[in-house]
Amino acid sequence: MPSRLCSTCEKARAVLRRPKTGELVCRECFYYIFEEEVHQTIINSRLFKKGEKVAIGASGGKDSTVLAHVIKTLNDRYSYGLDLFLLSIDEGITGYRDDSLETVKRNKVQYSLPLKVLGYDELYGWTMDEIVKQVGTRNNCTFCGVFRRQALDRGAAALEVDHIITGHNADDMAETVLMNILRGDIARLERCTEICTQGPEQPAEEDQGCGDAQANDLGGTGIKRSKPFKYAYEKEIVMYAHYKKLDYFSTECIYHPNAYRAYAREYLRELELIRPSAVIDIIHSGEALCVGQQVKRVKQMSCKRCGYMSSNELCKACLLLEGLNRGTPSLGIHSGKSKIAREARANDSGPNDESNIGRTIPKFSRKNADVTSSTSSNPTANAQPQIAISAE
Ligand SMILES: Nc1ncnc2c1ncn2[C@@H]1O[C@H](COP(=O)(O)OP(=O)(O)OP(=O)(O)O)[C@@H](O)[C@H]1O
Repeated sequence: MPSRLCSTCEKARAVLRRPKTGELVCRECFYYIFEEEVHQTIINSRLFKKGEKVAIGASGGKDSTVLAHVIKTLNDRYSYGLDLFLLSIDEGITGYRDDSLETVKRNKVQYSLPLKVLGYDELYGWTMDEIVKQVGTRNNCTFCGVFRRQALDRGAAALEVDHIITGHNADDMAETVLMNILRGDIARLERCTEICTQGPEQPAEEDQGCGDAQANDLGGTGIKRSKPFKYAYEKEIVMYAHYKKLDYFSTECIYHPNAYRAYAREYLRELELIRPSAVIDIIHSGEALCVGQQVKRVKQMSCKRCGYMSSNELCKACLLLEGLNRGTPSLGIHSGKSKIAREARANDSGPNDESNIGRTIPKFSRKNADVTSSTSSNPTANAQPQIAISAE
């Protein structure tokens, strides 16, 4: 790059071109602009309340590591008054999540934030390694995404936080808009650009894509879930992490390659080559969409089995688990109209029927969680034994 001055401070030498705007900026100005844009997103959408307890969904990857860093910085700079926690879900993917969790453990020390780790094995009685052995790599992302969403809610309940923030970025959101358009999924299209969601969102029947603890997933407890990086470009997040030398884990999930999302991502990359503003344009298009009254909206109810919010009598997590436990995992992937769903509903005795949960009835007692009886009015607490906080 020729030696040019930063277009913002007009003093320092520009060292990078912002992918989002094409501006040439110096390092310090880039950090500041990036952080300020996130701050503006937070202010404009009134994302936080003073004193709020907020869990940062921390995977150890670039997005959530930068999120933790930036939110902590802004919390100090603008006195948001947030009580921040790191919350990690261990899906049980050997050679991937175990390594990335080591990064989160270091982040815990680097950012002086308490960390809670919760595993699929203790919640569901299955690790993703075991699930993939059963279901193969074609639909495994559906299990992972649906279970992660509920696991994050349970972790949040354990930490007694009422707000989870995730590192979903502008590229993720544009991909979701595209996926919903390609599926003709108008009801989800209406909500997928919201910065903050609460309550159930019915997943599509096919693969949700990895890490899709975002707008297309199901389940919920009424816990608020937000994406402060909604307008942050993935390339700028990577630049921020790189120049700031943040400690993050950069390997792709070993089970990821077959996700439908990967095709949307590829398509988006091609669109960006022709039109660099494609990402933000797609998000704005999604935000401006007005869906007609004739489009069927997602219903809200509690899962008959676990008590989590659901758009069907049984939530997707319970259906998937039922399929796994019966040794017929593909049945759980299809909708609530399937035979397994009907049978499961018929056999159910209600939210507190523990025999329904997990292959080996998870008692929330393994690893870092202890069982205490639930007295909370929180729907999560009513659905499952309470997990005592044991921030690592
Ligand atoms: N195992 C996990 N534990 C806690 N939060 C998670 C986990 N996996 C994903 N998340 C949250 O969901 C967000 C999106 O995850 P996804 O895997 O789609 O994205 P990613 O682009 O790889 O994100 P990251 O770079 O943070 O890993 C993450 O930024 C994080 O906030």
